Amino acid sequence: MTSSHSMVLSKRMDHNMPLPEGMDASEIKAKPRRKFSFRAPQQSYTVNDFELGKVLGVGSYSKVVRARKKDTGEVFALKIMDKRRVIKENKISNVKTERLVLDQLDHPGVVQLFFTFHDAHHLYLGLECCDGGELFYQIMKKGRLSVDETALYTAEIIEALEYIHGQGLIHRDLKPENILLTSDGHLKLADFGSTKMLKPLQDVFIQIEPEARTSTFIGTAEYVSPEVLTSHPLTIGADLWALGCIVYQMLEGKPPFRGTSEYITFQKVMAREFMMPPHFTPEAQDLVDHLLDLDPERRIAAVPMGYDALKAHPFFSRVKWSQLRELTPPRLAIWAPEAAEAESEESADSNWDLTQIGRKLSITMTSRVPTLKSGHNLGECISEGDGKTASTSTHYDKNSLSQGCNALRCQSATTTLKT
Ligand SMILES: Nc1ncnc2c1ncn2[C@@H]1O[C@H](COP(=O)(O)OP(=O)(O)OP(=O)(O)O)[C@@H](O)[C@H]1O
Repeated sequence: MTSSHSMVLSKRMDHNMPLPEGMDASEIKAKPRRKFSFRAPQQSYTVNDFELGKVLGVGSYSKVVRARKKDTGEVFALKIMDKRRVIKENKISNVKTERLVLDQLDHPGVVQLFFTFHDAHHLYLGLECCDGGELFYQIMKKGRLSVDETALYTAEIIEALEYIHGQGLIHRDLKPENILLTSDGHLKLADFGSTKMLKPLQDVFIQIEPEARTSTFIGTAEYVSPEVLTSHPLTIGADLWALGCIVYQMLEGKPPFRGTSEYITFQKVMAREFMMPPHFTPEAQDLVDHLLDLDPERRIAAVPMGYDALKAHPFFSRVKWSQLRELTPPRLAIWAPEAAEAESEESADSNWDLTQIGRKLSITMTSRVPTLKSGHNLGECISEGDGKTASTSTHYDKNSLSQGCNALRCQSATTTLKT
C-alpha cells in the first residue's frame, strides 16, 4: 500500500466514508496513521531572525511585510497572521487551506511558499516577495491598460489558472488585488485561502469536508459568478468568470458589474447586466463575451482541452505563449506600498503595529475578541500534520439576497447592454 493510500484510508476511517473496493477494515486498522512532510518546512525561526521592512499589503486577517532574513540576506514577503484575529474572523480553515495548497503548487505564475513558523501570538508564512504590488494598483494608477498589456497579463493569468485547475483546484477569489507583480513585472496569483480542492493534491490526500449547506458563499461581489450566487455546483467556470471581469477591468479601469451596494452588484451579475465599452476591440469584446457566459459550461476554457481554445482566441494573436515569462512585460506604474496602503480602505485599520509583532498581541483588544485557550493550538494550522482542512469560511450572507436572486433567475438569460 502506498503512503498516500494509507493516508486516504486513515482519513476515510475518521470520517466513516465508504472503503475503496476490495479493502478490508482490519487491514486498515493495522496501519498507523502517517504524517506527511511539507515541502515548505515549518521552521523554528522567530520574528527576530528577520529585519522587517515595508508593509506590502493588508488582508482581512493578515499583514504582509517585506522581511530580510538576517543571516542569509534573503528577502521574503512575511504574511503575519494574528492568531486571535484568525479565530475572531473565523479564518482557521483559510489559513490551513492556504498553507496546504501553496505547499503543493510549483509554477512561475503562483506565489511560492518557502517556510512557515509561529510564536505565541502569530502565524507566519514566508512567501516569495512580489515587489511590484497588486495588479489592482497598476490598473488604478494607469487608468486603463492597453490591449497589448492586457493580452500579456491575461496570458500569464491563464497559464497560472490552467496549472491550478489541472491540479484540481479552484481559486475562488480571483481579483486584481490577489494578482501580484514581481519587480520585473510578471504576474503571480496569491491568496489561496479560499481555494476549493476537487481532488487529492499529488500524493497527499487532503480531506475535503463537504461544505455545509449554509446560506453563505465565498468570493468578492464584483467577481462572483452567477451560478455561485444561486448555489449551483462550483466549477472552474467560477474562476473563468472572474477572469472575464478582470480582462474587462484592465481594459476599462473598472469591473463590469458594480452597483451602489453589494446587493445591486449581485443583481447586475445575475442579470449579466454590463456595458460593453465601444473602445473595446472586436476581439476584446468577443473574449469578454465568452468568459462572461451565464452558463459556466459554455465559458471558453471550461471544457476539457478548453485552454487550447482560449489561448487560440484572436485576442492573443500577438502573444508568444511559449516565451511568456521571457517577454518584456508592461512597464510598471511606480509602486509605492505605503502610498497604496494609505489609499486603501484597510489601512484605516490601526490595530496592526509591527513593532509589537512577536512580542505581544498587535490587535487592539476588545471584550468581543475571543480568548486563546491554552488547549487551542493554532500553530497546527501551519504545522506538518494529516493534511486535514476544514470547510470554508464565509464572506457574504446570502440570506438577504436569495429573494432578489431567485426573482432574477427568471429574467432573460442575456442582458448585455451595449452602447
Ligand atoms: N507574496 C507577496 N508579495 C508581496 N505582497 C503580497 C504578497 N502576498 C500578499 N501581499 C500583499 O498583501 C495583501 C494581503 O495578502 P492576502 O490577500 O494574502 O491576505 P488575506 O488576509 O488572505 O486577504 P483577504 O482579505 O483577501 O482574505 C495582498 O493583497 C498583497 O497586496
